[in-house]
Amino acid sequence: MTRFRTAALVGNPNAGKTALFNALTGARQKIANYPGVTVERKAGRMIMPDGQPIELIDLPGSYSLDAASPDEEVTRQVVQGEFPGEARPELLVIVLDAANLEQHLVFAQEIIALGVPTVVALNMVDLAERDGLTLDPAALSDALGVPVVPTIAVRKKGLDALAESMESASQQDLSTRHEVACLSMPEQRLAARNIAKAAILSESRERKLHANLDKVLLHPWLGPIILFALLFIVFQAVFAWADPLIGAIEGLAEGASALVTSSMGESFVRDFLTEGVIAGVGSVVVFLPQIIILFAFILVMEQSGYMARAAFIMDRLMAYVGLSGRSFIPLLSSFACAIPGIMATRSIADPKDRLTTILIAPLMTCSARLPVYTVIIAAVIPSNAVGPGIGLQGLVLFGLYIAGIIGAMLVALVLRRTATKGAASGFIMEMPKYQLPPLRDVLIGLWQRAWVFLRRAGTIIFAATVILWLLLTFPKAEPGESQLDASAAGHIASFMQPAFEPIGFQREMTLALVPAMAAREVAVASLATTYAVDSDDEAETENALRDQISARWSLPTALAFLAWFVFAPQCLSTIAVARRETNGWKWPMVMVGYLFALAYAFAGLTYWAAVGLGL
Ligand SMILES: Nc1nc2c(ncn2[C@@H]2O[C@H](COP(=O)(O)OP(=O)(O)OP(=O)(O)O)[C@@H](O)[C@H]2O)c(=O)[nH]1
Ligand SMILES: [Mg+2]
Repeated sequence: MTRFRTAALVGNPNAGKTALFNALTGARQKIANYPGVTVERKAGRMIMPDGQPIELIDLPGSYSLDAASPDEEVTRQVVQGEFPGEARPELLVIVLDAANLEQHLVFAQEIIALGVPTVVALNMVDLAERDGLTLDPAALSDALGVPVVPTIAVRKKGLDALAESMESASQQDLSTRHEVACLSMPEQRLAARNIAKAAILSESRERKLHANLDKVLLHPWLGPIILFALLFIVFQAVFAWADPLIGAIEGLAEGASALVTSSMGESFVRDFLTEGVIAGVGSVVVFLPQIIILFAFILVMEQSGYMARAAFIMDRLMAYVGLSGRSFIPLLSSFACAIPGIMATRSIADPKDRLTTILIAPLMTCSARLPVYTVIIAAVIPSNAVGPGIGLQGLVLFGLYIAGIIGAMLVALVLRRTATKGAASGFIMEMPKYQLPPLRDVLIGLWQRAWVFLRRAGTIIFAATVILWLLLTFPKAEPGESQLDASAAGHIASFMQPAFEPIGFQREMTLALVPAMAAREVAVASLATTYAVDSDDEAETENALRDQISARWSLPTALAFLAWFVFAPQCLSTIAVARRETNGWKWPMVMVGYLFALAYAFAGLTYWAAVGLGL
């Protein structure tokens, strides 16, 4: 005695509606593990327990009846009987994801309030169980006022019970329904939470802990504060923890230099080893501990499941500048290096979103900038504490990273209104589970980063330093003349100097910018080599670069150099990758142009502001 001829499956995206539809009708509609698979209505024939067929309709997933997208609009029209050429379904089957009851109950309540005979399929109970969640269908049924049947669509479990329940739904007494139509959205959410609570018999401690963690970490304003605080701690640690290790490696380098000096006679080779290899390349290698500490934090955040949450938090903030959370992971990778960052933008579907992300990726402070920042900060910023456990040096480093991020956001804002104009695309992402980061994975990740860094030191940085050392060493100075003035490099620097004089740069700084195009760290190697060649006294050669800078640079000059490196596109490989990923020279040229302009402007502003303040 089937009374119904039509029924429709409704529910949130990814609840398993289509899986259930296929199981009930024998159809083969596409199912997949992400929201938004079904985008139009599909009908099939379902045989009821009494042998009579009914028409079953599979609908696109939806979050509410206030349709936001075209597929949601289809769902709204069908359940409200407004779909052209189709009668309103006589029975609604709400499909709930048992593992995400609270979210799914919001829309379910809205459907129940329509006052149409309704049955609930409590789907994916297998996943809920795996997560340590035991549910009480009877309690849920009491709370909702409609029958609830547990199902596992993909294993065809609970289908008979569901069909029975659909058949007897004709006798449903609609007056026992709880009235929710008049509730506001926050009230509906609260009701959903209470109903979900009542239906949960037991929850494993782990699942509860994870849910509570998310409540705090994804909180609208606590979330961003925690993220910010975490990053702050990271940069404090980069300075505080690495310092002793850097000191130790520096000591080794000085020892090696002294050994070479004392064991070899004065010669070209000896100078090459002390001034080029040890002073130059060595000055970069000492920053290995900092790179490792920075990446230890990043890897732990990734492995623990926190990084996806950070992307979610950032999505809201990035929407203000016309970007989505999708850009977050590429931009985050750019903190290691802009090259993998720019390649990771391939996951961004919207071409304008993607182009914007490519153009701002070099503003994320890559690890190559860390040695430059560190050596200058250590030289000119006192290692005072500005608060309990807060060092001034770490604070300045944090500030430089933030300056890059703010710069990137402002540039994105401008780009999205001009060159890459268009609407921002939405972003929905399933959160991965929390876990203790597996030590092995973290160690492998660290080893890879360390290896990349050391390989750079041994190849590109070494090569650039050797070339520079040769240019600094020849032609040889006449007696009384300084070697820097006489050398080829000195002539190049003097030629460029007028352009950089106005922003407070000294000649050796200007000179350092040239080989630093190969890799930013070379700026450090270049300064170290220049000072080593320039000092006539051997003991001075062995001085740490930090001390040399401290003695030779004024504070405004040092700050200007830092500001330059926040923005300057000093990396040929990044430019090459941008060319490959945008298929042409136009956008890389735009990128290089605006970055150099910003670098020059900010270095100048910083210099003159510092001079004006009497620093
Ligand atoms: N373990 C388990 N997986 C399920 C169950 N039901 C569905 N799935 C899986 O959940 C995912 C989503 O299923 P779909 O049927 O595409 O979900 P949908 O509700 O139609 O999603 P939209 O079409 O996007 O609204 C697929 O990977 C299914 O294999 C279930 O009961 N248990
Ligand atoms: Mg579907």
